[in-house]
Amino acid sequence: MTINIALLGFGTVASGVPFLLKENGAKITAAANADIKIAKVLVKDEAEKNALLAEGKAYHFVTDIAEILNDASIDIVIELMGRIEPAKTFITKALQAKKHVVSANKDLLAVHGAELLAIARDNGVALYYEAAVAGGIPILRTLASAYQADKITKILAVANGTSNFMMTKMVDEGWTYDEALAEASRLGYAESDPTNDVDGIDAAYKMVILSQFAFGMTINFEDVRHEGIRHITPEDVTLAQKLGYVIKLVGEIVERESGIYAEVVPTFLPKNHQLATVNGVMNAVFVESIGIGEAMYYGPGAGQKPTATSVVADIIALAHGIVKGEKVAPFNNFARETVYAKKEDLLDKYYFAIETEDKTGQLLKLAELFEAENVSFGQVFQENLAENRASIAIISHQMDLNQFDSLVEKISALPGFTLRNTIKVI
Ligand SMILES: NC(=O)C1=CN([C@@H]2O[C@H](COP(=O)(O)OP(=O)(O)OC[C@H]3O[C@@H](n4cnc5c(N)ncnc54)[C@H](OP(=O)(O)O)[C@@H]3O)[C@@H](O)[C@H]2O)C=CC1
Ligand SMILES: N[C@@H](CC=O)C(=O)O
Ligand code: NA
Repeated sequence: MTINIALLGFGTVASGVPFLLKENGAKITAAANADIKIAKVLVKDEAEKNALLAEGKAYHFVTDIAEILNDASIDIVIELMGRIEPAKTFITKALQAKKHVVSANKDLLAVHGAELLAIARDNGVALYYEAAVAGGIPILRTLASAYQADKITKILAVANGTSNFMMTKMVDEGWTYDEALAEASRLGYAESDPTNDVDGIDAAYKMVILSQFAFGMTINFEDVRHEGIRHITPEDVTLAQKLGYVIKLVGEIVERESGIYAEVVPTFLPKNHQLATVNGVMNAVFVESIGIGEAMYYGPGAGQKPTATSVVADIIALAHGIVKGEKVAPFNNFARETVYAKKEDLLDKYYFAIETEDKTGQLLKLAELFEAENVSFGQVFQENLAENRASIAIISHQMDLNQFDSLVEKISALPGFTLRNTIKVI
């Protein structure tokens, strides 16, 4: 039997699909119990089609989605264009045409996933998206199947390859921000608009999807507190190193008694924490659960071949069901009512980087603010800067999110003090 697939878009990830089908064809055919054939490829316009044909890419390129939607021989549509529109419309129409869909589009799935999954269900087809979270790491399938008997209590994740690659190059090799971003784009890691990568938005989308698979709860994207890597300074990095930490952009999802909470923020990780060794384009998802305990899933978070491998794994899983003539199972069955945690249940330590005049009593003023919030200092460092200025770094003991927000507000409003940065400490 032959399963016909159509690719929507032929960029970095999509062009990795033919590579795997060719290089690993026999194994893929055996696994799918069918030959997988790329029947059509949607490109943007005639110019792109002609350029690809001139490069020797011998596919049936089309520029009108109707040629795919109306083609009854196509079983699976693979959306690899990115962004919300027209991807959302194309996926909707493909599902309504009773075609299964594979996508790597976390932006779309995080914001409109529930709607698309309902359309899939109503049309008796499935929507799979392993590549949408942590590129090449088979994490969604693992959470959906291997954790069925377990209860996950916390996830920590380095979930954006681009920003982790950039931080690694800047910290370890002294690259500039612009050099590191340009290389991440050249290597095919960054989104077409890399704002999402560097501002923590891409990782926040991934937290929304992870929360559905790990906790059965759909957190609204707007409820994922997120911050990127732009505000991390060389001083923060140096201080982290002196104190035995490394800084990474870390996503966290926790379930407390009151409910669930997710955020993506720059984080001080102790050097001996497993996530501290996740460098370059590597991602890792560190899972804490009542059964397995601690487990970490590590691998490339972006890049053509790793991501295409996850896409093809989804195609194989769908093909299996199609060949058997069975209804294909949904990607994830775990769903509960979403209940958000209370801020007072969210306890963390924080690093506060503050600048002020180097004179008697300044530290006392900060100590009074902390005391008023009932938060104690863990470690305090002061360095004298030029022009009689001082840089003060405080690592606090645990405080809840209300106390943290209140301290940020109060320090920012303290005359003569500048709150330069705050970073979560694990
Ligand atoms: N790159 C990676 O490592 C990873 C990517 N992903 C996701 O995979 C998806 C694809 O990413 P990637 O391959 O890197 O992106 P690319 O930008 O390399 O590829 C997308 C391609 O789709 C084309 N395209 C856009 N709109 C249309 C349209 N209407 N019709 C036909 N073609 C269109 C684009 O053309 P043009 O450039 O002219 O706009 C481009 O060639 C995204 O959702 C991304 O977030 C997920 C995990 C990892
Ligand atoms: N731009 C993303 C690609 C994978 O999701 C990243 O860098 O992680
Ligand atoms: Na994945």
